[in-house]
Parts: sequence; C-alpha cells; structure tokens
Amino acid sequence: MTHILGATDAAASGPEHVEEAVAYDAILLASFGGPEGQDDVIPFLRNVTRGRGIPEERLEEVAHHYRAFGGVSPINDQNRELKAALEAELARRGIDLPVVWGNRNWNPYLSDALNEANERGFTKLIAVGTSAYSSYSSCRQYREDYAIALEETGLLGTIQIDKVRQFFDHPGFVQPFIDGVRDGLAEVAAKGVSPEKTHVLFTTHSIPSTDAAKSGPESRGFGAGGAYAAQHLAVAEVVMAAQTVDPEQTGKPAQATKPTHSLVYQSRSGPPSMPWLEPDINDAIDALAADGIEAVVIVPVGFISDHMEVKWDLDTEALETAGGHNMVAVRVPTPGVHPAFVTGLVDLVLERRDGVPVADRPALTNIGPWYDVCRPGCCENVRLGFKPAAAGVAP
Ligand SMILES: CC1=C(CCC(=O)O)c2cc3nc(cc4[nH]c(cc5[nH]c(cc1n2)c(C)c5CCC(=O)O)c(CCC(=O)O)c4C)C(CCC(=O)O)=C3C
Ligand SMILES: [Fe+2]
Repeated sequence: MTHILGATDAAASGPEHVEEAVAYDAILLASFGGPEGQDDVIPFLRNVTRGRGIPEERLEEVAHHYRAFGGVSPINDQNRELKAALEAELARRGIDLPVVWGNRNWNPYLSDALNEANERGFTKLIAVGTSAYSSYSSCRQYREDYAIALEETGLLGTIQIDKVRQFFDHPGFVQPFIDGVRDGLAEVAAKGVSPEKTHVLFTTHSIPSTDAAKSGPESRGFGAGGAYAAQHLAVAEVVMAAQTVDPEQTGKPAQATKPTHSLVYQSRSGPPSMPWLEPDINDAIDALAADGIEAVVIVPVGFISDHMEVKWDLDTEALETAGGHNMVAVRVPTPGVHPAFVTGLVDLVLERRDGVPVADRPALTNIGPWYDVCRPGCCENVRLGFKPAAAGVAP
C-alpha cells in the first residue's frame, strides 16, 4: 500500500476500515506544540500561521495570551504527562510498543520524532493525534504534516505512518465529559440554580465555514457544518442523554428537569470578512443571560487537554463574560490523563494493530466508528489547495 498520495487522491480507493493485523513497532504521539518561553512565542505563532492570512492584530492578541503565562504553553507538559501515562498503561498491559512524541508547530517536531524512530529501528508507526474530530485543522493537516516530515527526513519509503481513527465518539474520550457534566450540574445545583435556569454549553474551536463544509467524506452529506459540526452535535447528545435526573428529587418528570444545551464555538482567528463557525461562546452567553439563564456549564468537548484555548478563551474570557451577567459558571475538565481516556487510546491502537472487525469497535454515536483510512478528498482545504497526506487511501 502506498501511504503518501500523488497529485490528487480523488480517484483513489481502498478499505475504510482495516480488518487485518498490522505489525506496528511504535506509537507516534502527534500534537500541536506550543512555546516554552517568551523568546519562542513569535516564532511559534509564525509557524502556525504561515500562509494562513491571519491578521497581524490577531497574532499580537494571541502573543499576549502566551506572554501572560510566561511565554509557556501548558500543552507541552500535558503531552509529556500523556506520553508517560500511555507508557504506564502499555507496560501495565504487557504491550511492547514504545511511544515517540512529535509536534506540528514546535519542538520536538514531527521530524525529530521520525528521526528518533529511525534511529531506534522502527519502520511502522501508528499515529495517535491529540485531536478527536474531522476537519482540515484537526485531521488532514496532521496527515499533511506527517507527509512533510517524512519528506524532510528522507524517510519516505522507509517509515510507514498509519493513524488511529478520529475518536470523538470513543467511550474513552466521551466518558470524562459525561462525568464532568454530572459534577458541573451538581455544583450548579448546590449553588441554588434550578435546571430550568441552567444551560450546558458544548464548546469547540471555530474553523472557517469552507473548511467545515469540506470536513469528512463528501458522500456522507453532513450539510453546511460538515462532519466537524455533526460529530460535535452527536457527542453533545450522548453526553446529555447520560445525565440521568432523579425525578424523586425534584418531584417533576425527568424531561422537565434536564437543562437545555447547545454547541458553540471559540478562538476564531480569521479576518472578519471570512465566515467562521458561529455562534461565538461569548455572544451565546450574552444571549442566554438575556433569556434569564442563571448558570452555564461549559464543556470543552472539542479539546483533549487544558491548553491555552481552554485556559485563556474559556477560563479567562468566557468566565469573565458570564461573571459580567452575575451568572454561575463552571468549566468542565478536558480528558487530559483521565484513566478512561488513556485506556481508550491504548484500545484504539490495539484495535488497529489487531484489525478488529468494525462491528466490534466501540462507538457511542451512529456516525462512527470513524474511518481508519481517510477517504479521498477528505477534509481538504479549498483555500490552500491539494497537498499530499499520509495515512489516507492508496491510489
Ligand atoms: C480545530 C482546531 C484545533 C483543535 C484540534 C487540535 O487540537 O489540533 C486547534 C487546536 C489548537 N490551536 C492552538 C493554537 C493556535 N491555533 C491557531 C490558529 C488556528 N487554529 C485553528 C483550528 C484549530 N486549532 C484554525 C483554523 C486556526 C487559523 C489558522 C489556520 O488556518 O491554521 C493559532 C494562531 C493564532 C490564532 O489565530 O489563534 C494558535 C496559536 C493550540 C495550542 C494551544 C496551546 O499552545 O496551548 C491547539 C491545541
Ligand atoms: Fe488552533
């Protein structure tokens, strides 16, 4: 199987799910990366936004978020912890799969991880990205960066990179949110706000509307928001369905005591002229306050760890917006190194290594289990044009 596609992948075909064992010899933990000191902030931001048409004012604004944290993104320590937790779980289960870690936008880079893999004699890597959903930014760009790193290191043809499926609906990813919303609702109730006056805000990274429309395979017909919006909405439904309200406690039917919920977006960065997914979380909070909502439970369902988007855009800005309306606001934890999440990631690796039949793969929504091998044209960026990507269908 060829793992880097040629000039187009439009005519390519191949299996959606691989139900044969593959002898991987290491896991590639792939993440976004972030600065580790004040001097790294600007070079990091230039790496992320190269050729993306992000306005200079936005870069200054984001630099200010990092500067307020000493120029250090929390994401690197979170990835070090995740790597250690994965290694501990693999050891506990007696699985001999080393983990190499590389980032798309900062040290250690994906190319560093590939050089390390090569030095250690690994040729078949299974990638686990710290990103659960489908879209250009959250899936295809990782795959393009694997391809670029293979090219840069001269290891194309020597090292094969496959990936685990996007895991938005895997129980290991969803369970921490189910637990978190339960705790969040209890906290709000303890502060005296009734479920009728409480709203659960599921929040994720906004992306350009054109990217959203192209997310997932075209043939699935997910509509304007593409697979990206559909996956988030489906996960929100699962999380809310798992919130059992005891009618005995309230004396009202369960339905009447369940808070309302919605999907909102955050961290938009494009020029105002370019449509991105809406509503913004802060606008949504303003509107809820105007409707008489007294408490919000904020669920960062789009994220894996408490990185800068969570620490700044939610814990600083969104909580401030809610505070301005005297609302009670609780922010639910991200999966981080929750045991269910760490176990789930190892399960996803084994599922792919052992070629588990699709019917036996856990998925909490009827959209999944998602593809092992990304479909032709999946999550392409229409503005940037076609670029070769690893871990997709073979021509
Ligand atoms: C979907 C998505 C995820 C979730 C999936 C995933 O996790 O991969 C994500 C994660 C992250 N985004 C991050 C940081 C940044 N994202 C930026 C810019 C952008 N993000 C986008 C999308 C996403 N981003 C987009 C469409 C842009 C516009 C530029 C472009 O088209 O590519 C910029 C530039 C400045 C700005 O405009 O904000 C920064 C600094 C960090 C690190 C945080 C830390 O350091 O702790 C993380 C985890
Ligand atoms: Fe981002």
